[in-house]
Amino acid sequence: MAYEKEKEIAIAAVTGAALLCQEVRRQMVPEAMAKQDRSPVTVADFGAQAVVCKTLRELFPNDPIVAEEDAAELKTAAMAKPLQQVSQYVQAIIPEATPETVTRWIDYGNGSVGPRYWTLDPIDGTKGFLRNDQYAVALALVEAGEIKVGVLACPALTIGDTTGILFIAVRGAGAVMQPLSGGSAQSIQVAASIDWAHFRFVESVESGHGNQEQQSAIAQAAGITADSLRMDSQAKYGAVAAGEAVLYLRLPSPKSPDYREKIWDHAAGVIVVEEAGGRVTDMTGRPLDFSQSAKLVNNRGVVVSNGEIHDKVLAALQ
Ligand SMILES: Nc1ncnc2c1ncn2[C@@H]1O[C@H](COP(=O)(O)O)[C@@H](O)[C@H]1OP(=O)(O)O
Ligand SMILES: [Mg+2]
Ligand SMILES: [Mg+2]
Ligand SMILES: [Mg+2]
Repeated sequence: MAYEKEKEIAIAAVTGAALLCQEVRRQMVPEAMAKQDRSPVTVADFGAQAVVCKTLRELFPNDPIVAEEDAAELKTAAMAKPLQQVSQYVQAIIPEATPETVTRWIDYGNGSVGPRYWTLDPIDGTKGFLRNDQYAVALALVEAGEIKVGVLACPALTIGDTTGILFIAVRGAGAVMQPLSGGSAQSIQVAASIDWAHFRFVESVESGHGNQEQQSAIAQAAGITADSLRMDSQAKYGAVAAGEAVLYLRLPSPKSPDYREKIWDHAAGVIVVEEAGGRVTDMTGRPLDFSQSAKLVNNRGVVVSNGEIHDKVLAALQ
């Protein structure tokens, strides 16, 4: 099958990173360090990025990686203690890790969007991670602007009897989920609109990451009467792909109308939903454009659906 090696390496890398995140949550109350944009980052974000970037670089030395974090601040004297912690957590996954190698591995993620690149969010939903809610490790491979492979770990997500889900998709080959702790893969499909129990929508917990008022108005216009499920991170894409909800709305927040979505916040989730039979566009109906830069400069808002209700949602947005 095409992209077999990429898929296997991505699964190994993301699983290692997710284990690291779970260990951090088990062993300490992760503290938020503030980045320059005032958004939070933790030792787990840095550690997860080191694990994934090190694994990818070894197997695909020529592929750029466009990842959320970078190690510049972590290298400063004031950060010696958190760096030591990052290094210890990475060591549990990759024994040769030291503070020096770990910062180098993190900075492998400073690559640029090009004809073929990986994009990584080592922890998507850091605020959810800190609140003990949902978060995800999200990795995707993009070629010529088209997402080819996506692997999305959701360690806190429960579907059926399983908590800790790994979503995997390869372009043209469908999407599966499997227990993060190991076990067999199961093919996934979005829910049909007649599936009333799942005819509901998902949105962010953080009100500043969307427009909750408009989101509920649009969902209602599409015939959804149930309350939204609020969850952090790309776990929302997983919920739509696995048929737990039929719609995910992320409309520009009135508080940050000029915010542009980042590629790592969407790429893995998009291919998982598309390969599960769903549809993803921006709020004007355009496909998300992953060919430009780390930001989705050509898109505003994101609409993720089971496909069936997509045009109705777009019409309500016009
Ligand atoms: N104004 C905003 N609008 C939409 N998304 C945002 C905004 N500010 C931050 N984000 C991003 O939302 C993501 C989390 O989404 P969710 O609320 O669905 O879990 C984070 O990756 C975060 O990026 P960042 O990590 O740069 O803060
Ligand atoms: Mg994110
Ligand atoms: Mg992140
Ligand atoms: Mg962040």
